[in-house]
Amino acid sequence: MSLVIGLTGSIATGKSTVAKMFRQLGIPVIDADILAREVVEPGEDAYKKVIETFGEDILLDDKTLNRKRLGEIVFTDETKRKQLNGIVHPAIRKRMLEKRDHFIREGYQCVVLDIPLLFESKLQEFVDKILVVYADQEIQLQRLMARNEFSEEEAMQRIQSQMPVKKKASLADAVINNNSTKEETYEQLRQLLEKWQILETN
Ligand SMILES: CC(C)(COP(=O)(O)OP(=O)(O)OC[C@H]1O[C@@H](n2cnc3c(N)ncnc32)[C@H](O)[C@@H]1O)[C@@H](O)C(=O)NCCC(=O)NCCS
Ligand SMILES: Nc1ncnc2c1ncn2[C@@H]1O[C@H](COP(=O)(O)OP(=O)(O)OP(=O)(O)O)[C@@H](O)[C@H]1O
Repeated sequence: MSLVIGLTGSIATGKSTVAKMFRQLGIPVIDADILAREVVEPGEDAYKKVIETFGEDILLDDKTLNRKRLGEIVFTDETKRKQLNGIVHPAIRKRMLEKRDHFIREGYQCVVLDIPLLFESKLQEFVDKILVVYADQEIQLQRLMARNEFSEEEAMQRIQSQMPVKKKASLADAVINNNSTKEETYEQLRQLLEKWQILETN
């Protein structure tokens, strides 16, 4: 029996940071953001649909998607964001479930699905336990602005395009508080995985 953990949170609350810790423990992580990039590579069905919907202007000179431009469009216009989600989410979901089943067949005791929009896209049924990485909004905002060099307005638009992380935390099986240092976050993860009997207790 394997345990499938859905790892979620809001933008820049620390999912990738915790995902890296899972990998260091030898636990495979499937990253929805990476799959979201793969499904819009030139030649893919979703790539063609994105161009049909957003026009050739959304391409860079090398014919790949201009992600910065697309981000500016979809994070300021909810209708456009829903259109993009409608194109890419089914393709992401299909690849994610194929990868999940592959790791289960390989005999891994635990598999992690790192999905920013797990609740928004109603993917709860595809995982056994939901782990939310939480950070207070002020810390989230500062980290997002620093990481992406966004203005406060750009960062807030992205934060507000998702369910508030407090609400996600209230719906989770477990919450890791990532307000403090990465070391403290790792300690919370270690204790949780001991509780869930993924790691042996010392
Ligand atoms: C709009 C795009 C091109 C911007 O690309 P960019 O390289 O700037 O951002 P990146 O993909 O690394 O996403 C960064 C973070 O933004 C948030 N985010 C991305 N897409 C969305 C969305 N549709 N709604 C809400 N939040 C989102 C997530 O927290 C994600 O981790 C890209 O985010 C995209 O294709 N989004 C649609 C696919 C999607 O929903 N991905 C996220 C979960 S699968
Ligand atoms: N405990 C921490 N202390 C200091 N900085 C941190 C901590 N956790 C994460 N960060 C930094 O905050 C930023 C956001 O973290 P991370 O990329 O892990 O978030 P995320 O939830 O995966 O974001 P996204 O939804 O965009 O994929 C990164 O630059 C990361 O290095």
